[in-house]
Amino acid sequence: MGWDANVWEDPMEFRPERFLENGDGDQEVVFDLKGIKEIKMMPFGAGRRACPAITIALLHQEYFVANLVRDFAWTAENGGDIDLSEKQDFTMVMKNPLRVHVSPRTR
Ligand code: HEM
Repeated sequence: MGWDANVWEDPMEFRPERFLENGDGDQEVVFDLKGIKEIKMMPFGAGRRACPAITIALLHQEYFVANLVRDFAWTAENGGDIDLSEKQDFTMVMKNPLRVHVSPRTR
């Protein structure tokens, strides 16, 4: 699925910006990351040959995020308060996706 040109435009090209929102400031999400409308990506596969290490891989990702929180200072992009408004999606999500400024913590 990840390499299928019927699913992805130029599937073999490394283009992380395909996952970004529109650059024009509105919050329209170009890529349906949560698979609400369709599923285009299954990072760990599915079924009998799905990744048997999904649990350890997700645990490592939590560890990775925890390290980012520990080592960097996170502030709202515009310096103001963080808008914690929610909206119901497949799960409860932030109404306005979080955009932050990240800088190394001084210890
Ligand atoms: C973020 C990390 C990882 C991702 C995204 C990932 C993803 C995948 C995917 C897509 C498959 C193929 C599933 C399919 O054919 O349907 C796979 C298979 C597999 N993965 Fe992972 N994996 C990750 C980490 C790991 C780790 C850490 C290990 C080992 C410690 C591991 C061991 C395996 C093994 C042994 C298979 C083959 C399973 C089989 O063919 O029966 N993976 N993984």
